[in-house]
Amino acid sequence: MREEKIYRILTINPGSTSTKIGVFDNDTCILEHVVRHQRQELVSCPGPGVFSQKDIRKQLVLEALKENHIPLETLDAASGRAGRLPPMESGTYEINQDLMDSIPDPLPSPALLGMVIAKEIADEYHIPGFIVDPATVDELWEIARITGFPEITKVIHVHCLNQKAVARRAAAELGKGYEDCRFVVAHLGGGISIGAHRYGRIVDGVGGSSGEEPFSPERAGAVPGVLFLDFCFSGNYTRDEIMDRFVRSGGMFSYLGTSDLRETEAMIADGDKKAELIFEAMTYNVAKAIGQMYAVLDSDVDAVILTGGLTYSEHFRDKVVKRIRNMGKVIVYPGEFELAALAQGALRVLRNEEKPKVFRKK
Ligand SMILES: Nc1ncnc2c1ncn2[C@@H]1O[C@H](COP(=O)(O)OP(=O)(O)O)[C@@H](O)[C@H]1O
Ligand SMILES: CCCC(=O)OP(=O)(O)O
Repeated sequence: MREEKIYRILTINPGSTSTKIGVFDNDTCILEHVVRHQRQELVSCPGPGVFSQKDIRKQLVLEALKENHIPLETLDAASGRAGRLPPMESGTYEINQDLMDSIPDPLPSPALLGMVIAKEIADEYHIPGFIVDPATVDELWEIARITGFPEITKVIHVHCLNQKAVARRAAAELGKGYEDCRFVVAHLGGGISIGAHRYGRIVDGVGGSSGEEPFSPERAGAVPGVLFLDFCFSGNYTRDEIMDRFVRSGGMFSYLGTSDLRETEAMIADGDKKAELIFEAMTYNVAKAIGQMYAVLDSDVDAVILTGGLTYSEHFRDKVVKRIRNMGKVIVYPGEFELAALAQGALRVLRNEEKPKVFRKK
């Protein structure tokens, strides 16, 4: 019998409040390491944008490998999360120069640093670097692109990697294929996104600091447009300052001074009424956005799936579930499955089960 080749894959997932690092031998996770950042540590990196957080986060990746006695020379590939790129198809992409040249400047949110760190390590150790299902996987149907402002066409920006990973998992648990299911998926983390998954495609969605989504632990999300116009033109704020509210200093943080839901829960336990209101408002807005995507799917879904770090909180998920309970089955997967999904996407390519997609800049 021929022995199965073991591929060792490094996975890197920079989130808004955390850096998550994984190492997989084929499907088996041999290291999972989560760093929850002190907000001050990240905010002190020079802006505008978050590109300057790259070195801190890369150092954490290298230290995690060293502390766990995993030599970089043993890696067969590096797979990093990708955020705000141009629209593209779902799949695994080998990181090429066209992808690197598409990094926005300033870089608004940290997800893309996964790609950058993976590329640097891949180049140094002469191994392939991959991204899988970036946040801008575009499967929107035409009707979703129309905004009412002909000059502004909607683009998608959701936690596609985790949303598709949990949707596939839920489909398997329901004994069906992802391509046969209709799901609303709510990724509820430091950033929030809600997607309408229709037979294997995310046909509509709000999220990921696009300014359409419910406010999150540190992102402003949807604000009334006309009132916002006055805010923008007040002369009191620069564009970068306003953008910052959408990506790292808005939402729950701007009301309570913390983006850590556990701290908010502690404030509520101490009788803080403002914290209670903001917590309630966050769950209310999440439920409202789930309702939008439920309507997108003709009020006919196999399940509503809740996932992300916020769903570790029983109090948080109970409040959301209470409002959506008549929509049918609700499945909760606390945390996220991004590291495993990054590894599996790379593994399919390394095993020649799938050809890597090639991104070309237009
Ligand atoms: N056990 C927990 N209970 C309550 N909230 C939690 C728990 N673990 C994480 N969180 C909250 O989840 C949010 C981060 O979610 P996560 O999905 O890790 O986001 P990101 O990847 O953007 O950093 C933070 O507000 C954090 O406080
Ligand atoms: C929507 C995906 C990009 C993003 O904003 O991710 P985080 O919320 O993890 O920062």
